[in-house]
Amino acid sequence: MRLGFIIRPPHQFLSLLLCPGLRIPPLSVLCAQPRPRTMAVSSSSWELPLVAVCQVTSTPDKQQNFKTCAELVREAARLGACLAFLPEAFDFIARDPAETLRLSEPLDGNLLGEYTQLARECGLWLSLGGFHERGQDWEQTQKIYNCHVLLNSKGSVVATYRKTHLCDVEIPGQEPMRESNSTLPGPSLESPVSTPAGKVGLAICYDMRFPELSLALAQAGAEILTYPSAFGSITGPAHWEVLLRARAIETQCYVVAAAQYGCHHEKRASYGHSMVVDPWGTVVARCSEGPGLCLARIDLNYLRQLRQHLPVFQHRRPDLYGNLGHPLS
Ligand SMILES: O=C(O)CNC(=O)[C@H](CS)NC(=O)CCC(=O)C(=O)O
Repeated sequence: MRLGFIIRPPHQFLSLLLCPGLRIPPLSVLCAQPRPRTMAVSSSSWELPLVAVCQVTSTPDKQQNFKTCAELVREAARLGACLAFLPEAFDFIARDPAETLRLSEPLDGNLLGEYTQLARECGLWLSLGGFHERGQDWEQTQKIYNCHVLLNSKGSVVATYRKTHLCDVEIPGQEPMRESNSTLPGPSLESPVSTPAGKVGLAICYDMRFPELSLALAQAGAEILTYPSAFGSITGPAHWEVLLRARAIETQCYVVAAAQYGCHHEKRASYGHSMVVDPWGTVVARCSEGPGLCLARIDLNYLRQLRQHLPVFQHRRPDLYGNLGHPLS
C-alpha cells in the first residue's frame, strides 16, 4: 500500500504533526503556491472533512480490480475519510471494444452490488469514477455508457452521471482512443450532489477539456469538481495538471482527480498522478507512483472566503458572451 503525500497550507501543517496515524513517506515536497494569508481559518483541521483519492492499475480482470479497490477503500475508511474517489474504469480496462462490451454490466448487476456492499461495510461514500454501464437501451444499441456512480455510506446510489464528451482522439505516440466505438455520450449534466465533504459536481476524464461543463457545475453550486480519469501517456505529462489547476482556479472549486496508473495490458498505459487541487489552484495532495491513495481536507470556509475576495462569478459579462446553456436545476 503506497500512501501519497499531502502538501498542506500552513494552518493545516499542525494537524499533520498531530496526526501520527497518517504515515507520510519521505518524499520531495512540492512547493505549494503561496496562498493569501489574510484569510482566517475558523475551523481546525480536525473538523474538516477528509477525502481519499485512490490510484489503481485496472486490468481486464474485474475480480482482481475489485480486490485492489476494496483494499484502498478500507484503508481510506481506516484513515478517517468520509468519501473515497475511484478512477474512471475502476471496474476494468479491456483490450478492445468487443471485450469492453462483453465485460460490461448493468447498474443492478453483481459487480456494482459488491461495491455497494463495500460502501456499506466501510461506512463511507464512494465516487465510482467510470463504470462500464449497460444502460436501459443496451438491447437496442449494444453500446454502453461511461457512468460515474456516487454511492452514500449506506451503499445507495445517490447520483449517476454518464460521460457527455467521448474521447475519440489520435495522439502520435499514444494508443488511439475511440471511445465511441463502444460507448454512447450521456444526454445531460447532473446537478451537484450534497455529500459529507461538500457539493460534488460529477464529470469524467475527457470532460475536463470543456470548461463550459465545469463552469455550469460551479454556477449550479458545486464546491468539489471530480475528474476521475485514465489519461494517456502523452497527453498526461502535457495537459493533466495544467487542466486540473485551471478548472479549480476558474471555478474556485476543489478539484478531485483519481487516476488510472501504469500498464493495463500490452497495448495501453495510463499517466496516473492522482491529485487534489484547492480553489486557489494549489495541489494539496498527490499520489506517488503505482497503486495507492492520497488524502486531503476540504475547507469550505476557505473556499467561501476566496470567492468573497475574488468574486469572478459576479464579474461575468453574459451581455457580451451569453450564459452557459440552460442552467442546471
Ligand atoms: O477505455 C475505457 O474503458 C474507459 N474510457 C477511457 O479510458 C477514456 C476513453 S479511451 N479515456 C479518456 O477519455 C482519456 C482522455 C485523455 O487521455 C485526454 O483527454 O488526454
